[in-house]
Amino acid sequence: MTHEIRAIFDRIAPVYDQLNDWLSLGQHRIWKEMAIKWSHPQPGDTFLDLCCGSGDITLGLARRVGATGHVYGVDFSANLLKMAQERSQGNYPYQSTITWVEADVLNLPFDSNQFDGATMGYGLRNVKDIPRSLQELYRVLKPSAKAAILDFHRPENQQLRSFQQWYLDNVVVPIATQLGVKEEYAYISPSLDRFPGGKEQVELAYEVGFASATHYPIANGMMGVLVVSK
Ligand SMILES: C/C(=C\Cc1cc(O)c2ccccc2c1O)CCC[C@H](C)CCC[C@H](C)CCCC(C)C
Ligand SMILES: C[S@@+](CC[C@H](N)C(=O)[O-])C[C@H]1O[C@@H](n2cnc3c(N)ncnc32)[C@H](O)[C@@H]1O
Repeated sequence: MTHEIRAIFDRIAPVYDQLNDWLSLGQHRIWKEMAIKWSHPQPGDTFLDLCCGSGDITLGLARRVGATGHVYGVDFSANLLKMAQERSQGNYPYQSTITWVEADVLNLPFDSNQFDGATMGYGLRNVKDIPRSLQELYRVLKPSAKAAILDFHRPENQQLRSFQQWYLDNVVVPIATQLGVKEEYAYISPSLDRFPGGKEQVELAYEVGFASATHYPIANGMMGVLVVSK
């Protein structure tokens, strides 16, 4: 499964940012800013952005920790990471404050208790072992540090659930098809079916040892941000 997921994101890398803007009507930037805000980055902090992709959240964190802070963007898609690196090059202060790391978030190349905070945007739903991913996140956070985990999920409201599926079937996949990535975007629907809802995400967070865990539904309940603290 790991290779399949990595291959999906390596293939969609050239159109990823554009499709996110088109398909969310630009809203994904707001949803990501919410996750950044709720992770409470402070000037001088050392932060971690897991499953960083093309770096939207990583760059937002770098703006907040400033030139005295540092952000590590971690992803196993070489193609998306290359896009992230290209976006940050030449843009002060990103060069000095961001390190891009090609790695599997299920086996982070960092010592324990390293980070003042972390984010994970649309990544948890794509890993093959959710509890393992939460365990690794817990391990590398400093005591009392927070993390904000943003992702889609199936809304509890049946009408919204139907709208979400209609939108995926009649907007997302047809537009992705025009750009030659139909199968890659068709993957979203089954990934949602197997992804836990907010209540279960909170339970999983407590099971790996987080001291607090709260799930905040956003985008009319079609997305959510799980905020945890160690
Ligand atoms: C940034 C967004 C999605 C990231 C994303 C996550 C994945 O797991 C993928 C898997 C495979 C291919 C691509 C992705 C991927 O891009 C959110 C914006 C893009 C969404 C595809 C748009 C879907 C939005 C909601 C279902 C409905 C919003 C309706 C509203 C009227 C905008
Ligand atoms: C939908 S993208 C999200 C990218 C970015 N966070 C954003 O908000 O746009 C999911 C990302 O998770 C990465 N990913 C999935 N599983 C991973 C894993 N086990 N280790 C590292 N990266 C992973 C993919 O390569 C992809 O870049």
